[in-house]
Amino acid sequence: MKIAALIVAAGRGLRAGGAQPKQWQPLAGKSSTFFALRAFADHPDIAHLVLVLHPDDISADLTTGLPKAQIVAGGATRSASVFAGLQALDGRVDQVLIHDAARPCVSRQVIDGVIAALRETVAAAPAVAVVDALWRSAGGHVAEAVPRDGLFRAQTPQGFHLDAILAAHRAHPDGAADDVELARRAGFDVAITPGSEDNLKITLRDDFARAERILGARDGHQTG
Ligand SMILES: Nc1ccn([C@@H]2O[C@H](COP(=O)(O)OP(=O)(O)OP(=O)(O)O)[C@@H](O)[C@H]2O)c(=O)n1
Ligand SMILES: C[C@](O)(CO)[C@H](O)COP(=O)(O)O
Repeated sequence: MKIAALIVAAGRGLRAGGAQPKQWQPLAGKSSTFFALRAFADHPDIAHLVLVLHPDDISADLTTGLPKAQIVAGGATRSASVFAGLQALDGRVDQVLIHDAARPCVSRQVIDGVIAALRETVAAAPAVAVVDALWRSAGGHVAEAVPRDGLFRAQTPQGFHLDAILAAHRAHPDGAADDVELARRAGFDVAITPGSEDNLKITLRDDFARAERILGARDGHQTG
């Protein structure tokens, strides 16, 4: 089985704000994209890496020192960016792990969980069970409690047999919030694998500090 990682980094990061898109802003001395790429580049089971970039950000320097990596231009939506990367992989690998460049703290354990599940099933993705009580609000007040049973928070990398996820994208060119949703629309069953609280997506301003704390604690453990 040949496995590729497809890292999407072509968004503009409007919710996080800042002088440049969130995936290029300084994070623990590097960038979120650097840490996301490193997690897969260092993984012995990953044979190929595709980094999907906004056309304004394309620079060959980004993959210097990463012989397995290839750069592809992204699209106007996350789904369009993923589809561009998938097309570049067509016929080259059997399975693909699709990951947000905005999730810099993904661990080897989370990646391994998805890879292991793909030996048994066509699609698998990490998630974390919702443990907090959930409320629906109305005008700033609690309108009702929402049952949390069976609810999960979706994460990446979302893993697929390449033929299946390519077929799902071709059948649903309108896209979806993520690839699990597209795969399900195309009729594929998706297994849930263990996610991690640390595998946050940098979405808002405060997420940078949280990601730096997680990366700092991890590097401290690795060198100490
Ligand atoms: N056209 C797009 C939109 C998103 N992404 C990528 O998809 C991941 C998750 O998307 P999200 O967090 O929504 O990123 P943005 O679209 O950049 O954020 P925002 O919605 O706040 O603008 C990010 O790594 C982002 O770079 C992408 O490659 N191409
Ligand atoms: C793919 C994803 O990261 C799963 O949590 C998510 O769908 C990305 O986009 P969002 O706009 O923040 O929901």
